[in-house]
Amino acid sequence: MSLLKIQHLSKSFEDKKAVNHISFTLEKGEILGILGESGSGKTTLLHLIGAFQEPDEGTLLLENKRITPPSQKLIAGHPDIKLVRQDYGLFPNISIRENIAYELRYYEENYRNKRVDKLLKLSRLDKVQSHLPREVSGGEQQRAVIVKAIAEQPKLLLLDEPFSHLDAVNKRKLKVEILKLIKSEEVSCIFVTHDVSDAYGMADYLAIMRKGKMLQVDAPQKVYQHPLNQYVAEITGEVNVVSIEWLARVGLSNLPNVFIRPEQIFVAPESNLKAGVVALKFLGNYYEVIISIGEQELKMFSFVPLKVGEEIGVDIRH
Ligand SMILES: Nc1ncnc2c1ncn2[C@@H]1O[C@H](COP(=O)(O)OP(=O)(O)OP(=O)(O)O)[C@@H](O)[C@H]1O
Repeated sequence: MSLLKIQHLSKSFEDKKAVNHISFTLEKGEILGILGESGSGKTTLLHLIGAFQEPDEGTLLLENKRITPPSQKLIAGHPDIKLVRQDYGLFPNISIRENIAYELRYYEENYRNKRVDKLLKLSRLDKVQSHLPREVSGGEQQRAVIVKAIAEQPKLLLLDEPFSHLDAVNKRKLKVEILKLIKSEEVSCIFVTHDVSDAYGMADYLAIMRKGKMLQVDAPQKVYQHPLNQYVAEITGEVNVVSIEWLARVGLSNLPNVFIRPEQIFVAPESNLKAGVVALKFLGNYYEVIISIGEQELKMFSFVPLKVGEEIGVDIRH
């Protein structure tokens, strides 16, 4: 039995389809990352799943039971689904510990204290538990927000842009921490982002959304290596888009598609495929190199500097 089953879900605002006939399933313990540019319908989709917005059509099942839409109950939301919104914050005048304990206020004190201790330890917030939110780092605040959301052991956690206000270093750390938390608490999770690097290393499955539609859902590696179309290829990473005719002309018809990632191209002095070095950019631990093969320019990466103007042999791996 799937944890979440969504079928033909749609939602329009006036004449605009924010979510357009979306269907997918999520199994227990899985993490789904939804990637899409601003306005693609990601937040609307999360709000529909969490029963905060009313779908126009479609079915939403959590463990085979219908998720009741907000129009049919007093309070919007679902007891087993927690949504962490982009602006979801902490109470500013109580400690991190009290913020987490608040979520468990209706539980017996002994259980509450034990659970808060466990969560603080799991999230490595135990050292700052007596601090006010403004006295801890942005990463710690965000961790506390997520701990609050999983305190009551929801079946499904929905995160709206969980990393958007963190720098690259803190983002990397937070991803590891969240992953640990989610996996050890066995909660399933759907998070949305407009930055593919947020999804890699975190999502078991990656869904690409555009104009309300889900274009492709698969393991991140599969989406990256076999993008359905140019849009998916470009939003999931750097890519050279060539034509089938060009592939045939240079003897590369064996490649699976017309999307060539820069790291597929490598220097091979013995190769018959010759390229001219057009430009070189130093990017820290590697160089970004523009080469031309005939009239086709391609981007590749190199760990050693190449000379602009030199001719090199190259090969392209599958
Ligand atoms: N309450 C609303 N009323 C009218 N239009 C809305 C409403 N909510 C969303 N929309 C529209 O629906 C479309 C999808 O919006 P949504 O916020 O779901 O996209 P998103 O992918 O989450 O964008 P972002 O990354 O900027 O948050 C947008 O065109 C938006 O303007």
